[in-house]
Amino acid sequence: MAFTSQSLIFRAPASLPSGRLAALSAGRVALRDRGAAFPSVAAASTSMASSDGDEKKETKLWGGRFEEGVTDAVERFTESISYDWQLYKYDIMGSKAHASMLASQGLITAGDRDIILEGLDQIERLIQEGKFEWRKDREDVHMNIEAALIERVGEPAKKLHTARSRNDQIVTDLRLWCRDAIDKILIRIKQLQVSLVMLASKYVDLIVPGYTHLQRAQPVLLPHLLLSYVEQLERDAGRLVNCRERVNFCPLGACALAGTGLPIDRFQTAKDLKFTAPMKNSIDAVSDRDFVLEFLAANSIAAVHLSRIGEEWVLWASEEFGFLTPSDKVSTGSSIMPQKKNPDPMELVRGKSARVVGDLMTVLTLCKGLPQAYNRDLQEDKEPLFDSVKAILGMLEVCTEFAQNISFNSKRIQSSLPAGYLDATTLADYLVKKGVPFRTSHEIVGRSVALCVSKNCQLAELQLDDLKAVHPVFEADVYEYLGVENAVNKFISYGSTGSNQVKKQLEDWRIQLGISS
Ligand SMILES: N/C(=N\CCC[C@H](N)C(=O)O)N[C@@H](CC(=O)O)C(=O)O
Repeated sequence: MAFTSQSLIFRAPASLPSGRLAALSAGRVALRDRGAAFPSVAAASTSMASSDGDEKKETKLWGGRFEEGVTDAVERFTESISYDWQLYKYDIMGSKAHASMLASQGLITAGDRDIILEGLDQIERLIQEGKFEWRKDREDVHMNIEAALIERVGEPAKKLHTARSRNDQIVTDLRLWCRDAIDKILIRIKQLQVSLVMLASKYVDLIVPGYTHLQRAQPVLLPHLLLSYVEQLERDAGRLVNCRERVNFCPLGACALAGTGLPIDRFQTAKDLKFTAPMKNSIDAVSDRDFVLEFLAANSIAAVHLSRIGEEWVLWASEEFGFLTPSDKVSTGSSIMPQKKNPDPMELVRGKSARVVGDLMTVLTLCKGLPQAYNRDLQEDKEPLFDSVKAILGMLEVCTEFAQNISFNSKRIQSSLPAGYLDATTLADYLVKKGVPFRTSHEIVGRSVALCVSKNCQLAELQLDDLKAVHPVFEADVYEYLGVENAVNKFISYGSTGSNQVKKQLEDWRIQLGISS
């Protein structure tokens, strides 16, 4: 965010034909900053030129009872425009729905409504073109837009805040913002799922060591491992979909906290803004940020999942594992060690998960001591929310690109498979099939492994006589269970790493995600 100390963009017109559409085309916009990337925010001490040329502080929209203006420090400390300008689209959307409802209810005229709607459209265009100057002395996105509207169209704009407070306005903006943010995240989750399924499809038969405690445990098919990420992402998406359902209720019309004595139609605004329904309790509507918490919690769980993928892939890309190679497109180098190729994107996925979890902690802590109803503390919900969404979108995007730009080193993986007695549990199952109780078979296989350790060989390399010396139950068919290929082929349970199971699940995911064969 670039902050500039600039004089006013909107100058008070000498004679504003208030309430006239003609005022809309007056073009009273002086351009000082055309920076496209970041909107400029005028300094808190911005003053307004009066018609006779004297400089005096602009009266706040809430300034009627005040004799003095706030100090510069208070102005700087309390403003939120430096970040909540990002809500402008939703603020304008809400204002348009509100103005239309006020007109349908006869609280403003159709003419006033049209002037307000046209003025809001113009302001939105100015913002999109980077020509709108955000002013810190106007505190937040709501006051900036309302004050600018009053300057542009005069009296009709002064009616817009009828039966509305910033308390219901901010939370309406926020719910609309969250709804869109969730939709964007859902798209990115699906893109990552598709990339993982495509990656899995390239390695249908590749066996990799499965780990528990980061020690070699049992052999698994690589697609089985990759599909485990896909499943986790599906639940992440499900949590967001559920959260979206609860986000999608409309607080507008709750006003400050108590509703209004004016005959508004909250069902109309809710419908107009594509909410499921208006929120039932006006105090609840402006007080709670549980929808933000739920969203941040869902993001945090997704971020932890992504972090774990990041950790696994960073490990696997190491010389010690050597199981995967990221392409140059997703790797970075060292300023001092010429040989280095670092998997930085995935390290940063792991790293950024910390801020996503931190964002949740911030808002949880923010909310825990608040009495009903609105408290200004709640202004502090926005930065963590924006931060969390930005981080998770970036993490998903980079994981997707990583998945599209890595290759698994089949030869290296295969040559490593004999280590770690990955087939030991399959051998125990063999004995169970021979009628040996599992605890006993565990003991027998344990002794067989000990024999291998003493002979420095694999289970499959033991002679039948050696095995029979451990326990006479072993027969020649034992070799159908030994070795990682045999071991993997023996898995048959639903959801297991058995080839048939994995192939079926891979196919199911391809269909579910719309990936053509
Ligand atoms: N100051 C205030 N709400 C500001 C809400 C917007 C704020 N920038 C935020 O992000 O929470 N509440 C007033 C009502 C109002 O300004 O509409 C009150 O309850 O006294």
